[in-house]
Amino acid sequence: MRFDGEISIAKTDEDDGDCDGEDKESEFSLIRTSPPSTPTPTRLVVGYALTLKKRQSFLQPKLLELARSKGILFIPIDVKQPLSDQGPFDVVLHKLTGKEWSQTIEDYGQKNPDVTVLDPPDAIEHVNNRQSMLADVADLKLPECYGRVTVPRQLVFTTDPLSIPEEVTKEGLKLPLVAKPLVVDGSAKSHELFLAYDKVSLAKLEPPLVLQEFVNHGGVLFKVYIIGESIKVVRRFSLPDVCKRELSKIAGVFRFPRVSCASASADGADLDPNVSELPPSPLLEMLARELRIRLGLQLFNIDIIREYGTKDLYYVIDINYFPGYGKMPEYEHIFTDFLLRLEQSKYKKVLVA
Ligand SMILES: Nc1ncnc2c1ncn2[C@@H]1O[C@H](COP(=O)(O)OP(=O)(O)OP(=O)(O)O)[C@@H](O)[C@H]1O
Ligand SMILES: O=P(O)(O)O[C@H]1[C@H](OP(=O)(O)O)[C@@H](OP(=O)(O)O)[C@@H](O)[C@@H](O)[C@@H]1OP(=O)(O)O
Ligand SMILES: [Mg+2]
Ligand SMILES: [Mg+2]
Repeated sequence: MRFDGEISIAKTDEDDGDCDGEDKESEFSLIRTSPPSTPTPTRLVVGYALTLKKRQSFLQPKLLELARSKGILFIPIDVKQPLSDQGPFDVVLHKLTGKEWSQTIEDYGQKNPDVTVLDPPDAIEHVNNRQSMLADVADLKLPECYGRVTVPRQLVFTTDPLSIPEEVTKEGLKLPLVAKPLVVDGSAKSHELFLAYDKVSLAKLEPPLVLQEFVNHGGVLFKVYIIGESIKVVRRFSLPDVCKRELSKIAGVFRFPRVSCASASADGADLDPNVSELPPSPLLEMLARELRIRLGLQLFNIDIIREYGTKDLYYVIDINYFPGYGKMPEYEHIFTDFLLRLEQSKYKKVLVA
């Protein structure tokens, strides 16, 4: 794609820089944990099928050790062998791409209704498409006592890029626009985003993509991590606001880096309180609960921004399946508690039946 340059954002020392979505086998290192003095009986066996990048970021020693002390065992799934020959598992945790894997996990779930599959492949596919991912948010009718939650206006383009400028004019989409690949497939390319300042330059973009109105929000984004019924919100740095003057002076489409992905959070930064104030907890709880049910997912996060100059107008701009929990404070406790609750609810079901 021809584009007009890159928007660079200063990197801090704390950035882990590992947001490129690519596996690096050479960097693989064994995760070693020390054996506990008295072995805890196994209560739950969790089979996992994860990319190397995900294994490294998620299966940290602090998670594995805590899990083992609670009787939870993590076992790798060999994707080259039939799933039914492995285990038995109580839970299957997975984040791999491809139709073949989706089919495998779908079949396995149907044949093994007692195994909790986190999460169902069709629900994952739904949020991996940037059009369908926000449709459920747009349909929500949440009470507005704690603020309003909506999504930015967006259009989808699947074919002819030359028709984009005219279509954008016809639909009255306002500049600047964020161009995002339509499908998120875990690749670095699916996270390659552009900011477009003028309509003519939009013809340079490569469909399939969504064009989303950019919402000024003071450069801070709220990442809401969801693990079953638990939620945790962190502040992250985001793209700076675009003022009218800048918009009138600049033309072109500019690629920008994964600005909100770095583990360096904006939590400790000296920020304008109007910008940094977290959204009210009851609002986030309501939103997370509704989306968990509608999306049929237990493991995801939501990126929310608050429109600059408003007190309570929120936009959901992104939803991610099984995000980088390794960057979430206390994730090892929240995740292991979640797994044990799954086991308890299964046990209760058996008692009732
Ligand atoms: N509509 C918007 N208005 C303002 N800023 C936006 C908008 N959409 C995206 N951004 C900015 O671009 C960043 C990346 O966008 P988005 O989260 O949609 O991409 P992604 O590739 O799915 O990222 P992630 O790493 O969270 O999966 C956001 O964190 C935010 O800083
Ligand atoms: O690896 P990280 O810790 O950066 O986690 C990122 C995760 O990558 P991984 O699944 O390969 O781990 C991404 O998944 P894909 O869309 O690329 O599939 C996506 O969910 C990001 O939103 C996560 O960043 P976060 O939202 O938590 O900041
Ligand atoms: Mg995002
Ligand atoms: Mg995303």
